[in-house]
Amino acid sequence: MNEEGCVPHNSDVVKQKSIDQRAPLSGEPKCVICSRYGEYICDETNDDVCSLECKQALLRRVDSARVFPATDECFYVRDPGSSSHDAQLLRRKLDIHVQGQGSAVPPPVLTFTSCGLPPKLLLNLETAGYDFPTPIQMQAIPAALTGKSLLASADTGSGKTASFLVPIISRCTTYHSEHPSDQRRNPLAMVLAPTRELCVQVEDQAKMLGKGLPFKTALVVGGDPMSGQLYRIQQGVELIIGTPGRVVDLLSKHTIELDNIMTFVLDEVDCMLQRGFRDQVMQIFQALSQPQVLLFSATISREVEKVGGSLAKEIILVSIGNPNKPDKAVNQLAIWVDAKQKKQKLFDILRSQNHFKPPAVVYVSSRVGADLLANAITVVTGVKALSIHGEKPMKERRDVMGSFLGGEVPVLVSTGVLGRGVDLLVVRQVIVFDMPSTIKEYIHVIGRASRMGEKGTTIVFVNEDDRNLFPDLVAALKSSGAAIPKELINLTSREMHNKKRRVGY
Ligand SMILES: Nc1ncnc2c1ncn2[C@@H]1O[C@H](COP(=O)(O)OP(=O)(O)OP(=O)(O)O)[C@@H](O)[C@H]1O
Repeated sequence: MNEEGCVPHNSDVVKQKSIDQRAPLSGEPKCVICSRYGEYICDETNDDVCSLECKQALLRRVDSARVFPATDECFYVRDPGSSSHDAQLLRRKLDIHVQGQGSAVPPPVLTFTSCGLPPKLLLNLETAGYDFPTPIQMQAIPAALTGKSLLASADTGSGKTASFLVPIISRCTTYHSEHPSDQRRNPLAMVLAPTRELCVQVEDQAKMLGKGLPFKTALVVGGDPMSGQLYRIQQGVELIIGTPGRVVDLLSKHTIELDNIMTFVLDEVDCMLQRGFRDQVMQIFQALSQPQVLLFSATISREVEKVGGSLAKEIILVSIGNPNKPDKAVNQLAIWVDAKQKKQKLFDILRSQNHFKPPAVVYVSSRVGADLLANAITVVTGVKALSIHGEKPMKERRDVMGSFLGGEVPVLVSTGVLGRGVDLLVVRQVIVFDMPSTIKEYIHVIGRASRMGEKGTTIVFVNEDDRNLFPDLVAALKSSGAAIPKELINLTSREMHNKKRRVGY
């Protein structure tokens, strides 16, 4: 095998371009991309290719099919229906893994129409441009429609939100058609998420998908007056979307009928079960009457599996690809920058036509730091920058997001408030100015640079202050094929060596 991963069938030098390759003779293998002589095997797929050019084309095709099945694929891959063998094949092809409840997990679906969804919901999906389900949607939607509880993980930006909203909207519609005389319209589902921005986004998507159906939503987040939120719930809503703190506050001050809640969702579940949120989440959960539990994140640990499992009697685990790894579509460039040089380095990047790819989000670790850095960027480089963090009032946070997403401001400096879940479709570049405290947060943060498998770029500043993360960071960079700064390699191996000595190897 050569460095590029092609295995020559003979000792010839690997052809670079398809055009350099000859036509196949009768009976000879053909390149699966261009049909010239398929001289080499692409070891990642076992398919014949003629050149490095076609190998790259094949890998791109395989990659995009992982995120989103190509239209033509659906003509020859049958919907598995009830055949468990076909379901296994499709799962293997799309890297879908399921665990728990054995054969009781329904097979994945290739189209939204195979899910038995209300026609209006199908129309809304079509209007939203959701022509085919993504792999997580293929498996999670049919599984959640059965009423079973799920713990699901898939890459950042791979469509997890619709994976829980579609079953919720469908089940709420069914509930209303089965209980036509129930006029009370008590909430039937609740979604909790860690930040206001994420709740706003989930609500927007819920409204879009539930349009024209008996499906209303209430947003229960801090920063907006509680009276309006309460009034809306009292008027009758199907879905409450909120941050745990404000929901607890609301429930402790007012009586809200929660007995009808059938589905309880924790988006970004690993964050929601961490200290800080966990007690509030549990308090809310205990006020419900054993609902279906849907838990979603791009990063899930054993601990989360354990705690999540304790919320439901039986839980199905669904994962796509390798959980807890950075999204492959995100190109990571790690640069070693001493703490004192970070600002200057950032200014250099923002001034460089080659390196600055606006709109860009710069992630920092402190609120004051976010304000100061945004100001410094504007003054020193002339590039307009704004900041966003948890201490700003909701109205200002909305305005800042509006200016950034509307293209008026090319740089947004953010703390973790935009680190998870938020779908920043316009963003082309993420700059990690301060490393987050865990590698999981890092995976979420860099995930903002890519949605639905679109290529995105991240620049990551690393230095000795991030020592705790070195081994995990090296693994994350390696798994994505990114270059590792030599300082990071040297210090990581020294660190590992010292650790071994400390434990007496
Ligand atoms: N089936 C689909 N077809 C086309 N676009 C889709 C589909 N499902 C979701 N999307 C779009 O893909 C983008 C990413 O989806 P979403 O925000 O749900 O990702 P996510 O997996 O929740 O990401 P994160 O882990 O970062 O929260 C959104 O813009 C969404 O509208």
